[in-house]
Amino acid sequence: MKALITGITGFAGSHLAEHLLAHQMEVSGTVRKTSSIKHIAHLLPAVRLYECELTNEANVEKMIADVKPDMIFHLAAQSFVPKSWESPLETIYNNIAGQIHLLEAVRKAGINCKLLLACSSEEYGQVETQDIPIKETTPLRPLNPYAVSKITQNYLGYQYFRSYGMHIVCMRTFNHTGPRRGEQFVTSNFARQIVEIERGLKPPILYVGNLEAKRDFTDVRDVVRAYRLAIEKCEPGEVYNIASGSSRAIGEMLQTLVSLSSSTISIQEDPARLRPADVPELIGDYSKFHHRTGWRPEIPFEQTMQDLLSYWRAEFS
Ligand SMILES: C[C@H]1O[C@H](OP(=O)(O)OP(=O)(O)OC[C@H]2O[C@@H](n3cnc4c(=O)[nH]c(N)nc43)[C@H](O)[C@@H]2O)[C@@H](O)[C@@H](O)C1=O
Repeated sequence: MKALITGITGFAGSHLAEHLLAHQMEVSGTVRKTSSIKHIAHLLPAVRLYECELTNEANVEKMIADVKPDMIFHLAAQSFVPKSWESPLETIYNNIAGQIHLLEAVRKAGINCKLLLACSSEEYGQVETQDIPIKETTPLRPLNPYAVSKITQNYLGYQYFRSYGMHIVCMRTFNHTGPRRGEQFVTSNFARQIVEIERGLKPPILYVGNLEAKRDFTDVRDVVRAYRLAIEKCEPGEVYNIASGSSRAIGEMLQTLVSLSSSTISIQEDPARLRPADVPELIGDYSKFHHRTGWRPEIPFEQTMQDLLSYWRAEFS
């Protein structure tokens, strides 16, 4: 089976490539001119890379015609919420144009290809207490442009399924983390700061934003296993939550990380890290996906935090 991963050089993309190779799939992926291939260098030449800008229609059509994938995992996106406030149009444009080009290229090529769309728990946005744990039927009340872009990707997937009968499944993935997580995201940002403090590279002050928000974290390695099962077993046209089913405050997550270090660290709020609006609490109900595939998360949160710190310690060794 030929799998194509958009965003293969990124965090989830690189873990997914490893997972699919371990399941005897042929793996290809799209890279941008500006992408670093650091996270997948160890997988070359087993994975095939295609230079392709998803916002360039001709690029995408040519890539799909060349690869003729049996399945596509569409992960590439502008995924950092704060950037979506700074550049709302760029976020919406990148995320929507890229996906439309992909859907159109597959449709026009007339190939039998399953698609998985990586959407997001951010689509739920302002969740009311009675909505927790969040089911796929919970109303969508987006709080940032990124969330709007993901709702649009989600509904485009539904529309192409209905209009053309394409096999498209949509995952509303809650926060996920682990080794290689981009340093702008909270878990990696804090882990990196801790390691910099351990190495004496910065004073022992760790800068934070809103520590009150609660997030439902899953290990990236559990998430990519879910993605493979989803494309194999899920019903097209449907949307599925991928979550752990519990949440913790960002402050608790920080305490876990700090407890795994022997350094003495003081915490300081950096007002620049606060957002115009922050989703207060996300807890996902993943029972729909569990009933379909048998999946449940396996890696304990403390292990994920330990592995994330080990990743940053290795980066600074
Ligand atoms: C599911 C969803 O998951 C991710 O979106 P996110 O939840 O915005 O992720 P994050 O790691 O940037 O923030 C998590 C929380 O942590 C708070 N927070 C406190 N202090 C800092 C801080 O210093 N940095 C950051 N980044 N956040 C901080 C921040 O205010 C927020 O409440 C993306 O993968 C997105 O693509 C996606 O789809």
